[in-house]
Amino acid sequence: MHMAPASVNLATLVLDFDSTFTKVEALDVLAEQLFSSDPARLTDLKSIKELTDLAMSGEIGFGEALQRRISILKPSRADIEALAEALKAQVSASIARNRKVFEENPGKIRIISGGFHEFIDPVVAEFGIKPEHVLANRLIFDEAGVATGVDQDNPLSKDGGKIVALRSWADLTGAIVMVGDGWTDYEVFQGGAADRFYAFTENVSREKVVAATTASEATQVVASFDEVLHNEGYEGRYSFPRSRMKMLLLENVHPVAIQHFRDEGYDVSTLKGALDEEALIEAIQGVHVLGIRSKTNVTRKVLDAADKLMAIGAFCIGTNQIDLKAASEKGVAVFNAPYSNTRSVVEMVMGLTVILTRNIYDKSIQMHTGKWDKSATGAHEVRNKTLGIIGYGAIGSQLSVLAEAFGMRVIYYDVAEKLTLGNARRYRTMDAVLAEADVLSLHVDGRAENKNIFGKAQFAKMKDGALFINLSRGHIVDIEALAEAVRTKKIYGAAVDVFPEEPRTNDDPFESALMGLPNVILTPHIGGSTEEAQEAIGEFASERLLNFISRGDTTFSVNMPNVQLSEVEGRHRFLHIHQNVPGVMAAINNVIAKYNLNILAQHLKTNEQLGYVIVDVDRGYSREALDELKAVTGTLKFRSLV
Ligand SMILES: NC(=O)C1=CN([C@@H]2O[C@H](COP(=O)(O)OP(=O)(O)OC[C@H]3O[C@@H](n4cnc5c(N)ncnc54)[C@H](O)[C@@H]3O)[C@@H](O)[C@H]2O)C=CC1
Ligand SMILES: O=C(O)CCC(=O)C(=O)O
Repeated sequence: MHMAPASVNLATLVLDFDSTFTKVEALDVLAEQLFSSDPARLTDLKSIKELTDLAMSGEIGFGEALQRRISILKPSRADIEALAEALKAQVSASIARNRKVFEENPGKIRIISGGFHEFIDPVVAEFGIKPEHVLANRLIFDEAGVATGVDQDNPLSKDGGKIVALRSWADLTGAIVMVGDGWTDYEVFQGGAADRFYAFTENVSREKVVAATTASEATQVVASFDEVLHNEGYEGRYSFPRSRMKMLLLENVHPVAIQHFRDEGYDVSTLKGALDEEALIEAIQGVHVLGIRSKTNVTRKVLDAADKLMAIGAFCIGTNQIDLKAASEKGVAVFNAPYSNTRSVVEMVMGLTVILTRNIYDKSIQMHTGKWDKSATGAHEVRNKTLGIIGYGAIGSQLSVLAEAFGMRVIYYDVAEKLTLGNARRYRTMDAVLAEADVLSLHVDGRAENKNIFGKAQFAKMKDGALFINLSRGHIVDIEALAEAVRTKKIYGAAVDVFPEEPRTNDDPFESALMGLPNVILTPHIGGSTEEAQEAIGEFASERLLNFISRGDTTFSVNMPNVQLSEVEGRHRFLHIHQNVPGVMAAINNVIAKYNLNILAQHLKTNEQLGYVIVDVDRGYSREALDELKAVTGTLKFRSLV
């Protein structure tokens, strides 16, 4: 689509008021104010809304609808004042966040409305719009100060009025751009009074208007005012409109995250299940942020196909499903939620430990078939038993604390140096732990080197009749070897939550060699699946992603150098992600010096693969400077934030 290039000669933006400048239809709000607490007037309330809708979608004449609504409403001057106050709190989100643009461009953004000066003027005055830059109707009041009608001499009181009224502004130079949600706004463009038209759908999307809009080259549907400013070359709140940034969230990510992204104006789409490689390659086109959980594999091929991808959010702990090396090579930042479901996993392991030690699962199955088998044989307390933990990270160490509270003795093995909690004991080899553990629980991460670290040889080294628990990753354990160990009674019971092959959605089938074995509890990867954990993950991961997108903050990123950044206020910020090779920083600084950019703050942080430079500059810079920064050898991603 064409739209105007950035230029010194900015177009005049003419905004509709109801459902565009404000989120609401003013006369509907007035009707609520006057009638909603009076049961006798509820029909009138409904009539007002119906008349508004019919007029806005072009079903009945605008003039007729206006006159009819005023004769039902009959507001007093005080009612109108109260309405104006209410409307001040209902300014559309994307208009409100671009207040500065109004202040910086006096007279360039104006209002045209079939509503009334009496309540529009005070609302838009807060954005520096003068009454002479508002074209609207005027109410006629009787002696008692009650509005009885509409000034019929005003063209806006009649059908097609906006076209006539707009021509009364003799001081306009350059292009005229109409922005609005309603049919009368589209008519301004259709009638030739505006050069371009934006159908504004942030608050309401009207079918007839959207359909007409998509039919012309000079018109466009926009979900926010940011898009209008961006297209028309105005310097808005965002260097790239948020409503054009696509977020794709898979695997039933918690609604709280979806809500946060939508509240910030991003274009969010969701899918319940995971996608296979081929489907993901297709779905990821045009996506800026991808949200997944444990079942979506983000392979190098997927990353190669991702044309716009800036960040991936793993709404879980594990990130082994993402090719982190490939993501880094492309400058794609990856985030996870490292602690939000830790406790849920640990509580489940404790529960499973008790259930397995008492053989409760099999007893329950028997009861469901009518078999009463009251006996203590093979049932034990967990107190004084030894819990062996392999992988003493966030989950393993938290488990160690809870297990000790149950009276268990804890021993562990970890490849890395760890802070030992309570009375737990660190062992130098996994074999040493296997030799003593009554219950063995795996909590290593899913790195590729951990594939099948637990197999026939390891089961052979365990105590006879020990219990085995895996809530880490499926590929860590050789499932056939575990099944055999259970069958031979080497292992007295097992709880397995994760599998080498897991169904992508709840509708796909599950199969495993462990099915039907005694005292074996199988669960569908639900270690972290509590409402508390999912909500906490949604909160945490969405915040990390939003902070990265809006300000470049990489705190807690699993592949980017971690840099904590404040909001971008009153300055521009350049974010430059590059290969960690010599000379990049010098090249960046050469460009900065060449264009005489005034640096307010600068950070550089590197890791093995990547360098991340953040430069805050004051307002003035040219497009050429940005192009040269982008062209620095080794650049993986570059973007500027307002
Ligand atoms: N079942 C479920 O729903 C859930 C499963 N998980 C899985 O649990 C894993 C562990 O989570 P956290 O404790 O938060 O991770 P973490 O990264 O804090 O801890 C993992 C620990 O394992 C150690 N480790 C890695 N390989 C090892 C090996 N071969 N031998 C001994 N130690 C080794 C690491 O040094 C680290 O201390 C996650 O990576 C994830 O795969 C996490 C949450 C929910
Ligand atoms: O619940 C999920 O989607 C995955 C949980 C998990 O395995 C993790 O957090 O690593």
